[in-house]
Amino acid sequence: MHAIQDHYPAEFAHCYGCGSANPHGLHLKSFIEGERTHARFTPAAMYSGGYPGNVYGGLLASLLDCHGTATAAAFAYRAQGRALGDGGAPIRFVTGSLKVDYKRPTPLGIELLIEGTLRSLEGRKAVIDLTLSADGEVCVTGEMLAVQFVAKA
Ligand SMILES: CCCCCCCCCCCC(=O)SCCNC(=O)CCNC(=O)[C@H](O)C(C)(C)COP(=O)(O)OP(=O)(O)OC[C@H]1O[C@@H](n2cnc3c(N)ncnc32)[C@H](O)[C@@H]1OP(=O)(O)O
Repeated sequence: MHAIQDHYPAEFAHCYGCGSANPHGLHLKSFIEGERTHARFTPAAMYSGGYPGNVYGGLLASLLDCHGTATAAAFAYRAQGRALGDGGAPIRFVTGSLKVDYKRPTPLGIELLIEGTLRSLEGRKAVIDLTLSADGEVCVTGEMLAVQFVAKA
């Protein structure tokens, strides 16, 4: 199964968080299933936060960042009745704003589940609700305004 990011054009595949062409990146892969999107990521020990055994908050924000824009793109394709990677003009979103709430420490060394749902899609703006869970417990929530990218002439 192809991830949403697998359909990004090659020239935009350099994102640190999810670009397949960035050898130093996180290579996050997001999938759409029904009314939600999901991605999984297991942070290595190098992503330690300020106290032992927990994940660095900046990494967690990065995971929400990339998963949120992928979620926005996937739902925008759906709203237009299009399939991801259909060969037409790509629909891509960038982050306009991202609010992150850290609800509890996120443990290192286990697989994290990042999920997204579409709250609204109006014009170029998509509002995405995000959660990041470890072992079934929500550790982080996020709210993103993603803005559809339009190439300037
Ligand atoms: C091909 C790429 C592939 C991209 C491939 C995807 C790679 C994965 C991306 C990973 C996620 C990232 O890290 S993305 C990187 C981090 N983000 C960025 O660098 C984005 C930097 N900002 C920008 O480029 C710009 O500000 C934009 C594109 C967000 C918006 O600029 P614009 O295109 O001139 O549009 P603008 O008229 O200003 O805004 C459109 C509408 O959104 C609203 N809006 C804009 N920003 C905000 C905001 N922060 N908070 C509230 N509302 C906002 C405006 O009020 C307006 O509403 P209304 O008047 O219409 O109601």
